[in-house]
Amino acid sequence: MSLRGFTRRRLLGAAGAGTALVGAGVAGGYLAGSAAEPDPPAQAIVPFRGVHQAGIITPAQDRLHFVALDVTATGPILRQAVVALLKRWTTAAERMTAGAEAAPGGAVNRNPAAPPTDTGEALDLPAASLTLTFGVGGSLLDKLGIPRPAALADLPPFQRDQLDPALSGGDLCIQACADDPQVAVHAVRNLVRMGFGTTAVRWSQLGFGRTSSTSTTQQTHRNLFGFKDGTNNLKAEDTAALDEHVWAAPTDGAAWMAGGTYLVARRIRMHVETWDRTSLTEQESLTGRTKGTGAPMGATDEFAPVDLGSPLIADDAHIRLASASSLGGVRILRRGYNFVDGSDGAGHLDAGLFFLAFMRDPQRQFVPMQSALARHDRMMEYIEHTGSAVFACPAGLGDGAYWGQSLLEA
Ligand SMILES: C=CC1=C(C)c2cc3[nH]c(cc4nc(cc5[nH]c(cc1n2)c(C)c5CCC(=O)O)C(CCC(=O)O)=C4C)c(C)c3C=C
Ligand SMILES: [Fe+2]
Repeated sequence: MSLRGFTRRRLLGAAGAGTALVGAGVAGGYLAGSAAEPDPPAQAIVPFRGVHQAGIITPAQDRLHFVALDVTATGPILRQAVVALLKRWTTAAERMTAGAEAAPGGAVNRNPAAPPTDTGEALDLPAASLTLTFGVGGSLLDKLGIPRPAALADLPPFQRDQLDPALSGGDLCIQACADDPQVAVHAVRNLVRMGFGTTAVRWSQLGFGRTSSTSTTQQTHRNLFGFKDGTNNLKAEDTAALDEHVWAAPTDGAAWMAGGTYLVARRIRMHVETWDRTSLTEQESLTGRTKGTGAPMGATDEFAPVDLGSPLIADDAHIRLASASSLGGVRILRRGYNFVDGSDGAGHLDAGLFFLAFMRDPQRQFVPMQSALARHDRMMEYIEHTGSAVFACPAGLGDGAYWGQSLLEA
């Protein structure tokens, strides 16, 4: 069976081809059938090309593998090497998101005397809603001698930051999201492999249990503090709000970013052992929402409007400080994941939230929000920001275009 000319890794089941969601209505995402959305079928395919990159307003999948890379090529061949790699990556990414192997021939059907062109661990697995989202760090623009858009300036230091340079920054990033962890890991591994000689992995992060819903068709999942996370998020269906807060406009200053967005990634360690010794009253008070239903304090319904006039929502509650009304109308699209990276050798889990958020201008949106949280949020007693990066994610690709083309052929 073929899709856009690719041989699929696995034949679809009886419902397969009919549920392949190519070309569905939500740009960069699949169209859910009803309000009470069942889990997406494992075979679901999210279109790779579109107005916006997939993996931003696509209904958040369950698993993440995120990688930040540095470009190791230097000198006069730098630009040419980057263009060549981005073309190869685009071809492979489009194939893998359609459920095909990274390259023709793949794991077993090529010259047995040569290394296979696909690493093989996703053989037999369906596409699982895989999306691959690509971003460029300000450091790469510096290396290429291209001026950074103001929105891509480095973030300022925030109070209580404990950033590890080995978990921060990067010239390029790839966000792989899927409903099967092995599909996401396979995609990143194959792209990393193709980059040998031009790029090297700087840091990477696995995530599970999406902590944000990005569509009204999705239920809200819970973070590792046990609270529903993503209730008051921007949603794919609110296109006017996305235009205002997420998508860069041609008039924003960098023509090559029109229709794109900026990604802020923060690795946030959560001190779950301390949290687990904290009373429910305190947990709810500092969040500003109840733990059971996720309703704002004083309400019973998760989606009840937040009454910031209510004394039940403390001055230092997380949702008050992060709210649009406290920040002059600023909003962001959150798309983060839980993580547990083993333990720290001192009897504590190295667990937390890999915070990912898309926005039109991090300087105008993330900076004031994080400044307020870092200074006043009572939740800061339980968390620590250990990694940080910002990437420019250009618009989606038309037929034949490659990742980064709007930047490199401007
Ligand atoms: C700078 C932006 C934000 C960081 C960093 C952040 C970290 C963080 N958040 C939670 C848990 C919850 N956050 C919730 C809401 C919420 N958080 C942010 C921003 C950041 N959070 C915003 C903009 C909002 C929405 C505010 C509003 O207008 O209501 C919630 C409530 C549920 C929800 O609406 O999503 C929880 C719970 C953790 C644990 C965390 C760091 C580890
Ligand atoms: Fe939050």
